[in-house]
Amino acid sequence: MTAERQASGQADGHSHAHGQGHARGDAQGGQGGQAQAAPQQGSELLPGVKSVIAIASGKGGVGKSTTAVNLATAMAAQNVRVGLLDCDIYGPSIPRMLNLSGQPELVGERTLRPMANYGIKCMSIGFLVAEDTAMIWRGPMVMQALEQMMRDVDWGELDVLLCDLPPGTGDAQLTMAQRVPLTGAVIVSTPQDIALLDVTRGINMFQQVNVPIFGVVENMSYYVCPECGHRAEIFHHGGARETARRLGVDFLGEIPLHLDIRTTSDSGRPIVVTQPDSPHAASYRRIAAGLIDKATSAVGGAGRSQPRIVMM
Ligand SMILES: Nc1ncnc2c1ncn2[C@@H]1O[C@H](COP(=O)(O)OP(=O)(O)OP(=O)(O)O)[C@@H](O)[C@H]1O
Repeated sequence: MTAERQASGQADGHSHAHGQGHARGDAQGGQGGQAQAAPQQGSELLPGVKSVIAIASGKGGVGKSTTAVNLATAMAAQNVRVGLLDCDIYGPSIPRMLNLSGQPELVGERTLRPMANYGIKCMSIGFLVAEDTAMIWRGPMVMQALEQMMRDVDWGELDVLLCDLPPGTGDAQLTMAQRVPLTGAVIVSTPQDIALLDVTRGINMFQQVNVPIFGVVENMSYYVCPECGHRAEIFHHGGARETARRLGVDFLGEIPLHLDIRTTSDSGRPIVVTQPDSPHAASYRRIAAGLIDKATSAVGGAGRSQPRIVMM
């Protein structure tokens, strides 16, 4: 099925949409209980970026970074100007997943040019420290690094900046949710009960700082044998959909547990790019299109240039 939607609108290109419309909560997201300063306006930190979407998870290892990378490539393939900010200061994995290495170029005195591959602009602390370096920064340094990766990077004009947050719902994540000028958040979960409990925590965290929940993605939803195509629901398929329904948030889609998703992701060749005709790539594209819709309406689509979405 191919449904094509081209939103009308003029080519303004300078709309600073995020940061408008959400009065952030007063959550004390401080490291070690320190009070945090009020979040900066998005337009100051990311002046050319129309919308900022957090990709988050209540617990580690559920495939959040894999999902972020494949959604970003799906958006880029649909002519959306997209960036990916790796906010996982302690365990940055995005450079490897995007097959990026080396150091970003300095432009001017203190501005870094983002690295880019597959049509995605990317910044990660992983470009600035060796991959096997243990990051032992304390909270305030992490927040400073994060702000620099927004403010001191030449992101240019972007329709969407995806932010891969560190897993979990602790102080650091809460502070990030408050400091990054988010338009909305996506929670990635696997379907088993223990992960779903963390979905609730993740949703609560964003609600505390008044960030709209765009919805939940169920990753590793079911297993498909690459040899025979047999499907097995090893993690209790459908749990995330049910949890989303119970919590009154949207369910964005499901991605199976599949060997090709792991091998392509871990080798820096995202499946959306290398196997665009696979059903998995189609699932990522569908979720990406839904997110673009949500981001566009969250920032007030009227009168803005809007990305061209092709649903496959
Ligand atoms: N749908 C999937 N099918 C198969 N493997 C997957 C899938 N999603 C993720 N993986 C694999 O699972 C592992 C963990 O994925 P990933 O690093 O994206 O998780 P994460 O939630 O970002 O982890 P962290 O908590 O460390 O940030 C990786 O090896 C990745 O390739």
